[in-house]
Amino acid sequence: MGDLEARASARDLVKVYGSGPTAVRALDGVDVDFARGGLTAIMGPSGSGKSTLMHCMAGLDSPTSGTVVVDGVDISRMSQRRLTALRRTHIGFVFQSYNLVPTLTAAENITLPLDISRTRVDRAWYDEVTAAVGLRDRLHHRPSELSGGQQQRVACARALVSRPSIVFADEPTGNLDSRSAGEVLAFLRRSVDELGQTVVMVTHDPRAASYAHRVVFLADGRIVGELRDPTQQEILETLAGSAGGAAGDGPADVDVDVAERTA
Ligand SMILES: Nc1ncnc2c1ncn2[C@@H]1O[C@H](COP(=O)(O)OP(=O)(O)OP(=O)(O)O)[C@@H](O)[C@H]1O
Repeated sequence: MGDLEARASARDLVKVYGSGPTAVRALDGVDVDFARGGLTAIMGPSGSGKSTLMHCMAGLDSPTSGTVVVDGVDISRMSQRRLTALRRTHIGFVFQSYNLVPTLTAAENITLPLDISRTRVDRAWYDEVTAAVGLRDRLHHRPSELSGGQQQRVACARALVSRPSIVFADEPTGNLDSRSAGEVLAFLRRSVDELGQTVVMVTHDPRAASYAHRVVFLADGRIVGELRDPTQQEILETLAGSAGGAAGDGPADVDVDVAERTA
């Protein structure tokens, strides 16, 4: 897959936090392409650099060296002002904690980014997104009147309403029970398969990652593996392999680890 197909790419991406003896090399030379029309999951142990990679690729954090290209534009050395404008129009975000405005209805939350940037709402697209996310009968409810899963689906619709080039989701199902998580993940997958969007999500949960077309594994700030159209079992086995190393930890150890993190 060449660069032309990629919505977002990183080349030799390095991010160092701090300096001197306490410096942390959170990203240590990452090369990755996120293809148009794909749902990609990023997995790896705690501290492996998943959030840092996502933040650098979304223009929320600046790399120490290397380049990030989003939709054909090199954002690695862009000014804050241009970055803010680019994020508004080209990048969607979904956070673990929904981040909805409590005093606004679901509908108002969904169109808020467009209202702030005084961009006209494309009604046909809005209808398509809200139908696909299964929220049509909840659009006039406030967040407190919605379940966690419904609130996260509102947040997903908000991320998609501007038809961004790419959506980044940081542990989008981290706060949800498995049924609600399934609904959010099914929607993210549908937004790719049926609405042609491009989504990258960080997750600790092999079940969540199994919804992806592709899973990229990070360890110590480097990409150490990837799977295409993986089953949950294949993901568990790969995590066990990269976590075990010479010590040879088995899948059972990873299971416990995952259960602790997702509890
Ligand atoms: N703002 C920061 N200042 C200093 N060090 C940081 C900062 N952000 C992250 N780090 C360090 O960079 C490394 C990678 O962190 P990052 O949050 O990207 O990992 P992660 O894989 O997302 O972890 P988790 O799964 O626990 O969220 C860690 O060692 C972390 O302590």
